[in-house]
Amino acid sequence: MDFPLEFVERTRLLLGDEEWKKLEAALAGEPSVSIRVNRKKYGGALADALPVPWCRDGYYLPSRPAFTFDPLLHAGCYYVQEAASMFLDKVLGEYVTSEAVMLDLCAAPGGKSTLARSALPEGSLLVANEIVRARAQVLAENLTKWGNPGVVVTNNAPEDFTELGPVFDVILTDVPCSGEGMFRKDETAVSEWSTGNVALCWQRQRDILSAVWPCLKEGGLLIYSTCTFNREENEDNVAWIAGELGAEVLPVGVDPGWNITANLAGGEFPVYRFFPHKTAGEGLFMAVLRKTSDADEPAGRCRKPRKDKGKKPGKNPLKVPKEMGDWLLAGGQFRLEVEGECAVAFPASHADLYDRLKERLKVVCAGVTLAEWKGKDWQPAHSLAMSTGCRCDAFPQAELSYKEAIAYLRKEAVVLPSDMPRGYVMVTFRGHPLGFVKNVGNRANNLYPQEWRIRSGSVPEQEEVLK
Ligand SMILES: C[S@@+](CC[C@H](N)C(=O)[O-])C[C@H]1O[C@@H](n2cnc3c(N)ncnc32)[C@H](O)[C@@H]1O
Repeated sequence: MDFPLEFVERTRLLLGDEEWKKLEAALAGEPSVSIRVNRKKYGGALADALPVPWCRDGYYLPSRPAFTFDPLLHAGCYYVQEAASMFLDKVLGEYVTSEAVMLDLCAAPGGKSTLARSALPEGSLLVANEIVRARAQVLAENLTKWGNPGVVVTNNAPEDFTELGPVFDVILTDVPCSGEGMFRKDETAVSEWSTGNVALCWQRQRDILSAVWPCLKEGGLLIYSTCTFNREENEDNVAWIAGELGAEVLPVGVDPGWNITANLAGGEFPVYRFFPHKTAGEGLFMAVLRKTSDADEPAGRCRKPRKDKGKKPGKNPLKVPKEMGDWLLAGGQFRLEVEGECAVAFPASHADLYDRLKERLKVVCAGVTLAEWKGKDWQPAHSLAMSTGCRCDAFPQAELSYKEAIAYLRKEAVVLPSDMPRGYVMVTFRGHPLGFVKNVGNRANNLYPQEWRIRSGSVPEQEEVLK
C-alpha cells in the first residue's frame, strides 16, 4: 500500500527508522479478527479462540467467519470489534467501580458503547450520543441488540450538551480523527489523509472537548481516545486538556508483555498507544484524565432548558397496561410510561435525569421499548425481545433451526409448529431470542424490524455460528 509521503516522514520521525519499517510492514498485512461476547447473553466457551489480554470478554478468532449469517450476532450475543479498542475495558474496570452515569459522546457504531455497557457496574446509566443521524440509528440498533436497559441513545452535537451542567461521572470522547491507525482496514482513511486534515482534526477535537467539559462532574473521569498516530491529535491534546481545561492524567495498570507504547512526545504523563506491529489489533491512542477544575459550572447546578427546546407533554390517551410490568424480570425497578405510540420501561433510579435529557436532547431510544400500539392492541416490541431484562417465559416460544433463523432475519415467512398458540410468539435460536412473530394459524407474520433485516442474498452453504 502506498502511503502519503508526508505521513511516512512524520511517522518515521515519531517512531524512529527501525520502528517505522515494522509498522509499515504491519500496515500492509492482514488485520486480526476479534470479537467481544455479551456475558449477559452468551455463556459458552469459544473453541480455538485466544483471549484479548486487556479485555474480560474479548477473543481473537483464527479466521473471519461470515458474521452477517450468524443468528447469534443478530441476537446480541457478541460484537465484532478490533482488539485495541477493547482497552477501554481495562480502564473502566480499574477506575469505575461504583454505579456511574457515563456519556459516550462520539459513539457510533457502538463498539465502545456496548463494551462500556458490559463494563459499568450494575445500576449505571450510559448515554450514547452520535451527531450523524444515520449513524445514530446504527448505534441504536447495536445497543438495542446488546440489550442492557440502562441506556439512552441521543443524536446531538457536542454543544447541545454544554448547558446540561455537571451530570456525568465519566465521559468518553472517542473523537473523529485522521484515522492513521485504520489505514490497513480503511482505504479512504489513506486517500483523505493530509497535514491540513490533521490540523483540522486536532482543532475540532479541542472544540468537542470544550463543549462537553462543563458536563463532567468535578473529580469525574474523561477518557480520550483516537485511532491515529500523530502527536498533535494525541499527546498534544492531552497536555492541552490537562493545562487548559484543568485535569490530572491518570495511569492505568498494564502488563509489559502487552507491548503497549507510552508517551512519544517526551511528556511525563502516561498515555496508552497501540501499534499494529506490536499488538494484534489496529492503531489506538487512549488517555485517562480526572477533572480537577470546576471553573465553568458550580457542582449540582443545571441551567433551565432553553425556551425553544423541549416538548410540552400533551395528554396521551394511551396507558401502559399493568400486566406489561410482568414482561420484565424486575418490573418494579422500572418506570413505565407511554411515549408517543410506544410503552417504554426506563430504570426508575435514573428517570429524573432521563426527563432532563429529554427536555434538551434528541432522544433516539431509551430503556426498553416494551410494545407499540397498533390501533387495536399492543404489539410486543423487538427491543423487548433483545433486552436482558425481558421475562421471556411471559410469551410462548418457538425454537428455529439455522435455516429458519436466517429466513426470519431476512424477514421471510416463518411456519410454526401446528400446536403453537395463536398470537405473539417469541422465536429463538439455540435458546437466544431473535424477535417476535404473530401467529395467525396458517402462517406467522414476521415482526423483525424491516430496516435491520439481512439483505445479502448469498446465504452460505454451511452454518456460520460462533463456536
Ligand atoms: C471514531 S468514531 C466513533 C467510534 C465509536 N466510538 C465506536 O467505538 O464504535 C467518531 C464518531 O464521531 C462522529 N463525529 C464526527 N464529527 C463529529 C463532531 N463534530 N462532533 C462529535 N462527533 C462527531 C462520527 O460520526 C463518528 O461516528
